[in-house]
Amino acid sequence: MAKQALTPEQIAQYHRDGYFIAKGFYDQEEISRLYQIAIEDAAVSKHAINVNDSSGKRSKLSLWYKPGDDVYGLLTRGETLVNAVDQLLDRAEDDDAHSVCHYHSKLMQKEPRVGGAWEWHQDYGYWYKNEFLYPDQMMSVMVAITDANQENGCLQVIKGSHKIGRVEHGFSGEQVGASQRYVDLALKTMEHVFVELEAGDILYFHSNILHRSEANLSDRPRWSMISCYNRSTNIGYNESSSASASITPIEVVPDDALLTWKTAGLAEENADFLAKEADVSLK
Ligand SMILES: O=C(O)CCC(=O)C(=O)O
Ligand SMILES: [Fe+2]
Repeated sequence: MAKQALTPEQIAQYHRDGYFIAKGFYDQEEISRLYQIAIEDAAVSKHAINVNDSSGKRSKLSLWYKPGDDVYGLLTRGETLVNAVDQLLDRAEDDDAHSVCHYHSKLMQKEPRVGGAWEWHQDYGYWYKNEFLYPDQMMSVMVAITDANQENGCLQVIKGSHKIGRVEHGFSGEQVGASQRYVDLALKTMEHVFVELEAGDILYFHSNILHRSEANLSDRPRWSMISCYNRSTNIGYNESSSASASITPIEVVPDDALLTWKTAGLAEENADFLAKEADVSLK
């Protein structure tokens, strides 16, 4: 079935709440193709980085900058998705071009009983350190590869918290988290929402929304992919590895490329992975 473009209500919801869910954006066939390739992807497992939470549980994530003709790249570059992002991101006054770029994507692997928690943070809390100046020109899209619910550590958000603007971030164990004081203040008036997703659903979220997740205490994996987008007008002055990718407009592919093009996992030489020794918490 053809993918649905955004409705005016969804756009309004994004600006009001800082996020919204598009149910069933990918069908069963698309998600199984993605999952199958992901679990067998040697480059993904080779470049997986362990991220410990404060209780010693660990999640694995693989992060890369260049979206290619691999299965993830075909998804990230899909026409309906990129058009949706284009409608959501703020646009500079003199930007009249196709300016949606891919900053990076990550495959989050929260294994049963092992996968750890993430502290409250804003993604822009990190990206600010990379010296991107415009948070409204940055956002993320989370694709549920497996169901994500309270049992297996789904994402949680503070609804509307993107309107606070950037909050100070500091180290909290091995992770970088938002100031607890501001999280507590936000929670006085804003709703704490558990974003439960079924495989194939996607979550669009603003770079300044406060979010976290719990450990996966269940016996089911929680796998998701998060693609982060930027505009070519928003330069990360302190961003070296992705300097070109994050300001190079995406080469869009038709939606059906995900199923009809010959594809595979990530190509070691093209993807430009975040190195294990680099500080993942700053990404
Ligand atoms: O997958 C999660 O639970 C959260 C990950 C996240 O927010 C991030 O990597 O920035
Ligand atoms: Fe995040």
